[in-house]
Amino acid sequence: MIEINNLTIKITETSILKDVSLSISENKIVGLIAPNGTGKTTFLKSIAGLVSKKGKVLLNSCDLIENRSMYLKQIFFVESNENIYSNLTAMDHLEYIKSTWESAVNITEVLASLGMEKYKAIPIKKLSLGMKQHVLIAMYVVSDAPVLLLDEPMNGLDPASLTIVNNLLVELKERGKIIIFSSHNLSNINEICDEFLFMHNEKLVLVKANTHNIQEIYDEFYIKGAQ
Ligand SMILES: Nc1ncnc2c1ncn2[C@@H]1O[C@H](COP(=O)(O)OP(=O)(O)OP(=O)(O)O)[C@@H](O)[C@H]1O
Repeated sequence: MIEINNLTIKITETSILKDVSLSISENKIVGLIAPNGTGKTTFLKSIAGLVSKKGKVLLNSCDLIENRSMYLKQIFFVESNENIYSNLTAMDHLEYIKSTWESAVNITEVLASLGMEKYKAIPIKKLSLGMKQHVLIAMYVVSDAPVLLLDEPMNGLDPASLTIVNNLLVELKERGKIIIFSSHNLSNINEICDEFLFMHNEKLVLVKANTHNIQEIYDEFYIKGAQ
């Protein structure tokens, strides 16, 4: 369970969230939606303890300040594939994560599920954008962390890879994870998410999928609302 209590985030003069409280339970894929520059990345970074905030975020009742190592072990977040080590290989990254997160996930199976066997031993700097994105997603799967925060994970994926990654996320959800991912692809969010999390007017609005039309809410908040 993620419990967010009175969360306020401000970067220099930019107010991202003001006094937001909500909770997200296990077995959920949540799509984080907002126009460019609203603060999706900043919000994900704040849960990961990478930007300063007011208020509390609890992961399975664990607080970052009170028990930092336990909190961080419950979460996996890498902002983008630009944040992985260019001289190391996919295998290096996956072995490091398996050991740090004390995960029982089988790396060979993850490599196979994402079709990465051929380039698992090549330095990241020699990989294409889509291949690097596969490495990043494999890192999330191998971490086996209960809370997975992904910032635009589908960027650079071809349609076949998108289907594979969608299926992987659904499989992870069925193993009890909470997955929050930001995306501008509303149809993909609509396809795999259980809940939509809109950032609007410095608040987070959580909407259950299948009860509302995602495009209508988007238009209401960001198109009509901006006129
Ligand atoms: N390090 C920083 N210093 C100052 N301002 C920042 C910093 N990082 C982000 N911001 C500002 O915070 C706001 C939110 O940025 P953020 O990257 O979180 O938005 P986003 O919703 O993820 O955008 P996008 O969809 O374009 O990726 C923007 O106004 C941005 O300029």
